[in-house]
Amino acid sequence: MKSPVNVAITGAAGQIGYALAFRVASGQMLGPDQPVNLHLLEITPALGSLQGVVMELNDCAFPTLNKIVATDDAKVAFKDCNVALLVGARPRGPGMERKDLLLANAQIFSAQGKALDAVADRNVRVLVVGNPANTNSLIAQRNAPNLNARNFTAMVRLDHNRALSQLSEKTGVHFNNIRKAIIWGNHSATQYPDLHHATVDGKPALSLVDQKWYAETFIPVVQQRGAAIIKARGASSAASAASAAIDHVRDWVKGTADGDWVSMGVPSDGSYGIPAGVIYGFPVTCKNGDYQIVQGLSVNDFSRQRMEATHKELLEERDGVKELI
Ligand SMILES: NC(=O)c1ccc[n+]([C@@H]2O[C@H](COP(=O)([O-])OP(=O)(O)OC[C@H]3O[C@@H](n4cnc5c(N)ncnc54)[C@H](O)[C@@H]3O)[C@@H](O)[C@H]2O)c1
Ligand SMILES: O=C(O)C[C@H](O)C(=O)O
Repeated sequence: MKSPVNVAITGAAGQIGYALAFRVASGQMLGPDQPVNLHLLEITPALGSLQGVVMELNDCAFPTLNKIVATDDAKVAFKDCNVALLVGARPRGPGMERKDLLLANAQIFSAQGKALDAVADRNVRVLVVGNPANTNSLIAQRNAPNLNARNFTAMVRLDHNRALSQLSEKTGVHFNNIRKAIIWGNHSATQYPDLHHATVDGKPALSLVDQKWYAETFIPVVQQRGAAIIKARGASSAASAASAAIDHVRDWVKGTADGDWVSMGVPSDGSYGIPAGVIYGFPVTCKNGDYQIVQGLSVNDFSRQRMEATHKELLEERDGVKELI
């Protein structure tokens, strides 16, 4: 039997947390042969509700769930954690942009970066889901100077999956046969969903759809999907966000499929002219528990303009939280 992996989930009694905890506990993230200890963090007033989540988790009798720690103390939740899923933060409501959450949520990520730095496993893999995810990830990273900076990532996988879903609907081809979509940049309305390298049943995606649909329907629909869900549900996406978080960490730890890549928000190494350090959505492949940014892709003027626009927004967000990083 493998020894358990410690997985911390913040905001565990919230919408996403409630979907995520059960999927992690049941082995859908790290595999059916990998026991997990769940470390669940909530704010003090939500501890009662968190206790209900713990009761339900126990009642599932998952073979892969070894132990649960439920706490309102970040240093207890992050103690020796190997994977940290930073979900706990305020979601936006109708009419807000994700960056409107910046000041409301930034303090959470500076405090949690410090707590991770103090007590987490030195190779902890961090996924920030709480919005604005890229900038919150940067804040956590900058507050954790003793951890591996590469391991601070942000979630653009939901956008990636949304791109697959839109292209599948348009072409009538199942997502399983669509490869190499890319989400560049910020998890926001400036993200750039790029189909120039994508294939559908082995054919170039852009040879199957017209440019007008790509530029005027596909791109804005993917960029605005979060707002469309808030409008339809009256609450921000939760099960699909939890599912994307599972996909992100599973692929990072267990590897991406041959001949494909996924999109992850990761610290730039200067690839594609994006200055080093910015946490930016890139196409990546994963192997042996590590990720690599896919190199050598051609970038035309259409793409370059959009990649720069989303980078510019990230710089503006960073300027807004200067004192925390
Ligand atoms: N990156 C993405 O693709 C993506 C997708 C969907 C939602 N989100 C974001 O995820 C975040 C959570 O969304 P939700 O719908 O689960 O919200 P929610 O309000 O249902 O749950 C958030 C939970 O976090 C808890 N919380 C607040 N501050 C905390 C702290 N300091 N420590 C621990 N827990 C804390 C709250 O008590 C609450 O239970 C939001 O910021 C939302 O915008 C991101
Ligand atoms: O859009 C939001 O505010 C929630 C989330 O980031 C999403 O993309 O669904």
